[in-house]
Amino acid sequence: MIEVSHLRKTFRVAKRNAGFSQALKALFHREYEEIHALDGVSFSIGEGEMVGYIGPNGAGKSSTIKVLSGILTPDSGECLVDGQVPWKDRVNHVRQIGVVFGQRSQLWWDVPVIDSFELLKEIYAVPEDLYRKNLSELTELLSLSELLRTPTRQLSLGQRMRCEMAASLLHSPRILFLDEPTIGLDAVSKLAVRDFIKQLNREHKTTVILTTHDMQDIEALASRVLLIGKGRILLDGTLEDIRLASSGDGGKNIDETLAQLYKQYEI
Ligand SMILES: Nc1ncnc2c1ncn2[C@@H]1O[C@H](COP(=O)(O)OP(=O)(O)OP(=O)(O)O)[C@@H](O)[C@H]1O
Repeated sequence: MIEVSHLRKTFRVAKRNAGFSQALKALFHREYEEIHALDGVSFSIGEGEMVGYIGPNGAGKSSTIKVLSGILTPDSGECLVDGQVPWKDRVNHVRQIGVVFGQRSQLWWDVPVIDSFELLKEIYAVPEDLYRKNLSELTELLSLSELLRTPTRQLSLGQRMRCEMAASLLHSPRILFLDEPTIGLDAVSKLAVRDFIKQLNREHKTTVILTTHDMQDIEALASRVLLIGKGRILLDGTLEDIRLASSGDGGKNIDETLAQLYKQYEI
């Protein structure tokens, strides 16, 4: 379903030193540095799998999700998602995928949620009967009925995240990319989002890739984990493999295990 091989993406960013004189100097002589966000990433994911994509800040997780969803074009490497190259076949590609970025909204800020849903229906050209069916199923599963008439800006983070989930699924995508979907949520909202993702995967066989720093998300959802650091895949296995790879793991909780592993890999 998803085949990624040797993906590379380098960003060239201007170096900035502190201070007025340095800023003035930079006006005439700008220095750049290269950041290897993706440094040869390869993996494959089968239909219906639920995979956790983890790694420290700046490891390359969001960059990978952006490439997979067609937002970012890599410098080199190959990527096929459901037989299509994301950044080339964008129109067909977006019909197959749903994307939720926990830190960004796909809903229009000032209009009621239902208006955003209607707009997405038009954008994705979702047939009316499919839209009605999905809307009623998602409204029920995510308890949205009280929220649909509310403008997005008036929603709490937890309420908005449930609406974001629904928005990403109105067109019945076969693959769902979730970038930190539980960030900032309270315990009840986190459980609701996790339960929903589990049910979606179980009943619709939706393939899910989930990036998160919350290891309870991973424990609850992902039977397989990909660990990325400094733009490279360092481990592909189960949570148990993560524990085994972390040296001296006796009695550590999962966050301590992971911190130890990051130290071992120097990432
Ligand atoms: N548009 C950009 N321009 C310059 N550098 C970028 C850009 N996007 C990402 N980077 C850099 O690429 C590296 C990987 O970033 P990315 O957002 O993929 O990491 P991440 O694993 O998602 O991190 P986090 O857990 O903090 O969200 C970082 O060093 C980041 O600063």
